[in-house]
Amino acid sequence: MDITTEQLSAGMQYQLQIYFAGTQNVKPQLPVSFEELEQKASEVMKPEAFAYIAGSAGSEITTYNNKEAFNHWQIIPRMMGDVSQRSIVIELFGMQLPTPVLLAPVGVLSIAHPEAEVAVARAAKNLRVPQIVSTVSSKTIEEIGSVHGDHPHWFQLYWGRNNDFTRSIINRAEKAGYTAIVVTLDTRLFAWRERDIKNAYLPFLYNEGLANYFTDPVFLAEVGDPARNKMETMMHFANCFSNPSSTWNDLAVIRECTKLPVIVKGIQHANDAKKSIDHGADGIIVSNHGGRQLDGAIGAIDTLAGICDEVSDKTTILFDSGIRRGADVFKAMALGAKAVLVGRPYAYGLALAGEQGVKEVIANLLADVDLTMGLAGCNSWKDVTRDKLHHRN
Ligand SMILES: Cc1cc2nc3c(=O)[nH]c(=O)nc-3n(C[C@H](O)[C@H](O)[C@H](O)COP(=O)(O)O)c2cc1C
Ligand SMILES: O=C(O)C(=O)c1ccccc1
Repeated sequence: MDITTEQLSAGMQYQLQIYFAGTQNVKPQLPVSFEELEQKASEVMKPEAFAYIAGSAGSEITTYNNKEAFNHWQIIPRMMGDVSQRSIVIELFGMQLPTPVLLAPVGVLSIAHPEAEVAVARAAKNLRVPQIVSTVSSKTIEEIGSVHGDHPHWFQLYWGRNNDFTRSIINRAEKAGYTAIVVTLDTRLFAWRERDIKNAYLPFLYNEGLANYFTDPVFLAEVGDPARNKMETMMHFANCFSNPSSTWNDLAVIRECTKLPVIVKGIQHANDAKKSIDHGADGIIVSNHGGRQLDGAIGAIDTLAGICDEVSDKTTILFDSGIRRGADVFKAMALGAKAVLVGRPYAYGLALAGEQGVKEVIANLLADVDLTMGLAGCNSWKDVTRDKLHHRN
């Protein structure tokens, strides 16, 4: 049933559509709340795969802090403005996008669903939401890129010691139509993740997430047949994956390989944001990797305001880590983000119902974003300003 009666708000139309679709069994009924979605995913996934996705570093307090920190910021709604003509469109790197949401790079998605990033790409294209594809994707960047065609898709680089591999994979991403390079800085050391240690589970030891390495001419020229000597292959992977000795000056290597916008991911301090700009980055993603890297860290949203105060006039700032609902998106945008990324929610949608599951999870979030904007008394992101928030000490 398609309800388009003009008198109904978009939110009401959406709710009615979901209600009628649900009663007619038209689409899978995934839980609407993140907490129930996560619970349901835990019931259907292989335990070690679920633990990998849900888990975080150490005591997992950073992930707790990510969630809790959103409560430090409270929305102050305004009444009786005309909010019937709302728009959640944004402009990002010269591109008009219908919503402020992007799909965060999440590697090894075949542990959630056999169609992995390809199913995510179909859902993203359908929703007109950009996908950021990880270096450790389960499908090749070419296969995923071909689903997108002209629809925006960005490539996330894991940047190791092997500059020839870095140049090769960026070159492949450019050829496959990716329009920005996201360089993740917070994973130069792979974190202490207790659930995975307990399960003795690291996906790449089972060849999950190595599709791009095993199809890369530089990697293959160095390794030969990846199946020949597993230990040697893993050492080459580790060398291409990370480099804990790299410093800001090394960003020049990436800056020199591409004319695409370079966006650094994992910034938590204003001085690091400034360094990124000084070393040629076109944008930053304020993020703590969803709490998966440093245990005991500050909730990511609590670092956003200070970073925006220092550099929002000099660069484009995106945010992730803990976005679950419309109010979270509103708060990040009010603090100064130009867009947000979502990670685990769509991975659970994928695990539960493939492409359709990703679509449903993100469509729900977007409906919630639109309603939150209207209920707060705003018509567009220009109205979503710091003074709409109260900071609770
Ligand atoms: C299973 C999993 C795999 C991830 N893989 C990557 C990755 O390959 N590259 C990357 O930059 N970030 C990766 N991330 C981090 C996300 O991009 C993002 O920062 C994080 O999930 C955001 O937090 P959220 O899950 O609370 O939304 C991964 C996150 C998860 C949960
Ligand atoms: O698990 C992660 O957070 C992540 O970024 C990653 C890194 C290497 C392989 C798979 C995922």
